[in-house]
Amino acid sequence: MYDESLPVPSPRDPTAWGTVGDALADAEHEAVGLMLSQRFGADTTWRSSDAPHELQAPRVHAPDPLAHLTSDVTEDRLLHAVGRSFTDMVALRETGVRHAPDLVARPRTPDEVEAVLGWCADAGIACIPFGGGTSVVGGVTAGVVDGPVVALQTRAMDRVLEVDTTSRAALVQAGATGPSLEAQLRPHDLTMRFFPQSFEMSTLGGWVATRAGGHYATRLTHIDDLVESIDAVTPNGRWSSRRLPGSGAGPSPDRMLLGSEGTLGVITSAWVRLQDQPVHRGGMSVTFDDFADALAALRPLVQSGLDPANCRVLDPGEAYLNGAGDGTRAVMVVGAESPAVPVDADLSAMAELLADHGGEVGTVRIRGRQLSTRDGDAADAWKQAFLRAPYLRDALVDHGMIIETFETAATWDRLGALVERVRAATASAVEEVCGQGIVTCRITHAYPDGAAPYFTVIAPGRRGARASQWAEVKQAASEVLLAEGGTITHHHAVGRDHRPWYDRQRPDLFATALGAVRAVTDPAGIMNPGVLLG
Ligand SMILES: Cc1cc2nc3c(=O)[nH]c(=O)nc-3n(C[C@H](O)[C@H](O)[C@H](O)COP(=O)(O)OP(=O)(O)OC[C@H]3O[C@@H](n4cnc5c(N)ncnc54)[C@H](O)[C@@H]3O)c2cc1C
Repeated sequence: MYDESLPVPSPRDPTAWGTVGDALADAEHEAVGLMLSQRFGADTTWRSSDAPHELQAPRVHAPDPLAHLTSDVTEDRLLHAVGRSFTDMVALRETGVRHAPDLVARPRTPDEVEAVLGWCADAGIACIPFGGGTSVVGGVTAGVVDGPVVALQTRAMDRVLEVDTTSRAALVQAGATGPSLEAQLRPHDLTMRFFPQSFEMSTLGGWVATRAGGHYATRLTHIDDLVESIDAVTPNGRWSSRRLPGSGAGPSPDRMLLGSEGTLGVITSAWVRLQDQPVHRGGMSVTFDDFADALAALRPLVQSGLDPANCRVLDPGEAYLNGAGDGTRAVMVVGAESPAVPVDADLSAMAELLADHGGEVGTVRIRGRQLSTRDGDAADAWKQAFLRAPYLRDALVDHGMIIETFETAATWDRLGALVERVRAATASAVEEVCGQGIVTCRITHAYPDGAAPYFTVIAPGRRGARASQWAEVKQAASEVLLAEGGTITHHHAVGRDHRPWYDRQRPDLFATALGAVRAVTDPAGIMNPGVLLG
């Protein structure tokens, strides 16, 4: 687990999640295997962590002036070959990786970024901007690109360059990971308060490029809300916007880069909005007979103006998997926090509202003080499980499981039907493709006009066939999700994996306009080919 005293997590296993020391211990690993074989009655004891990687030899060499910024070391290239989707993990830990970037470039300044992009454009080499490499949608996959590839790794630019305590904003370089940037803000008693589950490894540039969503389910959920201005280097020059708290001056240059997924240029830094560290905190867990009841209570809560700081709803299966329930009831985890005023009254009002809508209110905690008690503390259990989940996922991959998530968002009028139809279609595909498995759902983000359901699939896979098995399940789920009026992604981005559905979701004229912008910023078409466009 992330240690706050570490500025940058290290060392990293190129084929696993996070830091080596935080991987599951052997005994935990065995216990997971036993639990899986009991649950699924399948042979889940085989280990898959000795994948035969045979990387193609580098096809290009950097010119002398850039040689000191580039690496063709095999482990380095492997670390930059794929992201961290389930399919990537299977390649890294079972079937092996064949195609990696020919070179990894580590520019330290915008000038050096410009030099790398200039060389790539002149030589016709594709460039994939690479932050933490935690993409779960094929956003950094080198093997699908024709011809030579340079992965442009941004982690050498990881400083908080300036803090404006008056406006409460900071200029942060794109390669700063979550722990690194929060550690640099802490002396100022300020926080960005943006905690995606991949916080430990992902970077500010990656968050901006993918329009990432944080752990907080309400208020400022997306990185979009936290960006004041952006600096980027494109193959055709610099793109720097003006720092403003808001502006009505035409279409926003920042909005164009938010979600650009490395296709327009390399984001090198951004001014981001900060907040005071919260002093007053509280939380509670509330249980409901079933998920539909919990959703019916969530809507009035987020439309009430009570403004919870967090609010996640777990279906019974999800609650059980995360140690927040016994698998018979749905659980809502609600948080309140403020840097200035006590949250007791707000929490009490929220508890009353949820009880009026059929919720059974459990433990209510105010800054560690317990106001009322019931068995256990689902909120704490859920948070711990949330942070530990990526490490656990590696163990499930090793034990031969298919383990993957997908997410969407929809307005309240269609949300209930969407959840049930997507769940049913996914469960039926899982049964057909894998014979058995479980499909769970939680609500990760909630808005006055809708919410974001997030599905998890766990099923025993067939040795050597898990990637194609998952592709079949994902295809079935995505078709229903789009037909039911959802988005193909609420915060995981488009990458290469979501292209078939993204292309149908966006207006055709918008796709043409985006292509025209790209033709200006990147005339040679070298930036992350196959993502969003082309
Ligand atoms: C276990 C796990 C948990 C996750 N949890 C969340 C979550 O809670 N919320 C969420 O939103 N996502 C989550 N993700 C997905 C992923 O972490 C996000 O998409 C994240 O924003 C990617 O950041 P990164 O630095 O790792 O970017 P990368 O994976 O390196 O790159 C992602 C995309 O952005 C581009 N890019 C990266 N840096 C730059 C740059 N400086 N300039 C231009 N383009 C750039 C890349 O080319 C690529 O297209 C999770 C992933 C995993 C594996």
